Amino acid sequence: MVKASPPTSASDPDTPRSQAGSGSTTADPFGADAALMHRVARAQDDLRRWYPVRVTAGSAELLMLPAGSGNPAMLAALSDRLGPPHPVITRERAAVLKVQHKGHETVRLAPRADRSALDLAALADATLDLATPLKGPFTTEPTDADADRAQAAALTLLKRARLLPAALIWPAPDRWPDGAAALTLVEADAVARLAETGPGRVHRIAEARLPVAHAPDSRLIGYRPTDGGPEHFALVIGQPDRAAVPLVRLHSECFTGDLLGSLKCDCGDQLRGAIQRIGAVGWGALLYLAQEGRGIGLMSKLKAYALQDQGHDTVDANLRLGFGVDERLFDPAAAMLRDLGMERIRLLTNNPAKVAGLEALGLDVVERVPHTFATNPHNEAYLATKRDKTGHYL
Ligand SMILES: Nc1nc2c(ncn2[C@@H]2O[C@H](COP(=O)(O)OP(=O)(O)OP(=O)(O)O)[C@@H](O)[C@H]2O)c(=O)[nH]1
Ligand SMILES: [Zn+2]
Repeated sequence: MVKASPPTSASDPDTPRSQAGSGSTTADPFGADAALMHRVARAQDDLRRWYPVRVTAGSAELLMLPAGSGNPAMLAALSDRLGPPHPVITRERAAVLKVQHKGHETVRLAPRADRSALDLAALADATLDLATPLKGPFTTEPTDADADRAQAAALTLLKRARLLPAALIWPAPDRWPDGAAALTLVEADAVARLAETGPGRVHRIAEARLPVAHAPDSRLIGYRPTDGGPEHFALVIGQPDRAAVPLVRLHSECFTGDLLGSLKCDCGDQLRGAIQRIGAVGWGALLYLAQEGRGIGLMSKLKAYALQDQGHDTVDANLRLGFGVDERLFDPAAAMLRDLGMERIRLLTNNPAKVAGLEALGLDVVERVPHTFATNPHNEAYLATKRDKTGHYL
């Protein structure tokens, strides 16, 4: 059986078996820092239910709702009391809407009383672009540094909650509506700090032997990020071999390809192919990372697929929705590899960004091992886009 690095904490079954990543203990578990983080997590949960939250940064304060049509009664109530909302979008979405802006991370549009709820939803959701021709021209509103930080935090919260990165905000209302005092209030700095350091701190929670096809001598190890984010798994294959550098695959979850057998991508082949190859060499790991849709989440990936049905490629579809081309972080993978004692690896990938991302976090990728499979008529364009736009070796 594979022996990974020994647990660093007590063997009480309810406690995490080990921690990986830096600074995973806080001086005071009930201190101010913990309370700030708790509010960020609560805010994400509120936003997923289309419930408003408040964000502060220095002298700026805003009330926000996710853009979209999930809670029309709340949008109407807030608009009644505070006037029409100011939409805040990413600079990627601003480029699609042809909004002139100063290159800030977020762009705030001026409120307009004649925008319907559907118009507001269409500002965020590119799948509505054809059905709802966008009613520009759009006027931007100037923002100071504090407002920029608050807006950036608002969109970071939405991305962390796996929602589209567009918000309807009401900046610093003179009179908060009744009930606003009870809303979750988060500080922009806490959001930024959690987004930066949270995903790279993981606890090893559970592990067991898991014989799989082509690699019967395997163990599945489960990790939970300390920020409460989605859980990642490592399938450790074979026996540690001091003479060999482990063969590793970082696989980002793909529900459509891994489970449904979608022909639009190469994920299913890559997943099973990686297990087979690592099994054949006898020592390595497959990390199964909860980073669906290159980190935008399955719902947004489905929207990206709808845009691809309209003729956009995989890169443009992400940008049209307001996301970056690739929203994944390599921090959880690096923390898991460290925990597994795999700091020098051979990496199965065609993606130069994966090699660079792991090396930037201090891992030693001694070799990139190509990982290509036969194409089919449905994924040829997708793979060509990876080669031409994201620099994949294909
Ligand atoms: N947003 C988006 N994600 C996609 C699309 N097609 C596949 N994905 C996701 O892309 C990820 C696949 O990543 P990987 O298999 O790691 O591929 P890669 O980054 O190209 O790198 P290698 O396969 O290692 O060369 C999975 O999370 C898929 O869900 C798409 O059209 N849009
Ligand atoms: Zn896929």
